Amino acid sequence: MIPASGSYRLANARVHRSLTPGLAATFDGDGFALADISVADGKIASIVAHAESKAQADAIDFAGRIVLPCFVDCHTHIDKGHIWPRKPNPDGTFMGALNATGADRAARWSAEDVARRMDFSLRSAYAHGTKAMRTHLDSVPPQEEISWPVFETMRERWRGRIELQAACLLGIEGVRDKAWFERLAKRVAAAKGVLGVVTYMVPDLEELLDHVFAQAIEHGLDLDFHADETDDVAAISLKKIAEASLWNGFEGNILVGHCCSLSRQPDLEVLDTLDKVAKARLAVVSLPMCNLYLQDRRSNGTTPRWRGVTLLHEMKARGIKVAVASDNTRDPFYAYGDLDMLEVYRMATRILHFDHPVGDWPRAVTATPAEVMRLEGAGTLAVGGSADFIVFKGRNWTELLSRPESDRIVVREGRAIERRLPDYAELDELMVG
Ligand SMILES: Nc1ccnc(=O)[nH]1
Repeated sequence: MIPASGSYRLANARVHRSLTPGLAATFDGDGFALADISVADGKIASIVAHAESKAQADAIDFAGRIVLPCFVDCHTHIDKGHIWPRKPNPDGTFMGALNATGADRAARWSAEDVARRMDFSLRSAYAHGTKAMRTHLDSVPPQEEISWPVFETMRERWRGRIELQAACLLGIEGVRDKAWFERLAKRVAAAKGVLGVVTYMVPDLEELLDHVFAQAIEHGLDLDFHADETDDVAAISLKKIAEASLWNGFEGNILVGHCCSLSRQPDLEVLDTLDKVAKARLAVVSLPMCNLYLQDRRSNGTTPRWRGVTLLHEMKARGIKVAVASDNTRDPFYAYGDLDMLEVYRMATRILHFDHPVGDWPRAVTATPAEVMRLEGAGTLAVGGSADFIVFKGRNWTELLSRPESDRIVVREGRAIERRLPDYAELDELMVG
């Protein structure tokens, strides 16, 4: 369907208002309009409202199929991915995940093991249509010395296919060892990475956050937190991060993941936190699939009654940047997943009600995470931008979000890529013993 030349005209593509800045068209109530797109030398040369009369005989007719820009996945853990067969979560709880992962990491995460699983994950994500990804890297000693060089190699190997970023991951208590944390921040800076920690309520949280911000400022790093991944209403580290950002005058980008406890807290507390999050210009990413799996799980055979996600609608209404992302894949934190951002969006639509109206929610898997990751122009379809897009069978939201769209066409720099998912059997030898 897509010519190999990289230069052609497409007619009748269904594009979304939230992802086509500058397109003058009459959009319908779902935010869609039909457009004609010309691609030249791998770039979008023009994108205009579809006009029957002007449709050229040589144009490829998309017949109203939806075309979205390639996805941006801003919160993953591809250093952990796919260890499930050798290290399952015994009871599906957060503590079960932490303990199982810790044991597997200590025993098995050699550079080769991490590299092969990362490559598997990247091939899956690429085949599904992702063009940029941020992964966290477990960075408790001695893993940081193993995983960061692997990341640097992978980033080079994947350049041009997936723009890969990494953030270090450690519990906030790890920051108490100031000398070690400063060395880590230096290592992260050397790799052009992002400084990340997991926050929860420890007595010295404010002091530790100040040290995290000081290191980020000293090394010119953006920040990426895991915060309050719990149903405990007393978990208010999201608010503490916003306060720390304001009083430290931080000017970089901050992305905060999870924030589960917020949706369990009383309204007044929530309002105060959201005001501070907006003022501090934090961006928030929800991980709907992993949160659904881990949160509200009780080991005594009861039924979960809570979805686990945070207050994305209330945040977006305040102008806070919000995204959804994949999080874990086939590891003790989440038994499933394949880094398919269409699946994430489909699940988010159900779990978080990204509908009635759809509004600009499609930005949550494209343009917004691209902004947070400083990837200019990614996640939109615009003149002059790279022709990186996905052609679906679906012609409206109900068609798009009802089937897996396994037969989607992924176009990169104007050319359809070969969409081959790696075979699980490739990892079998890493799973024995
Ligand atoms: N949800 C998660 C929290 C911490 N680490 C992970 O890998 N995943």
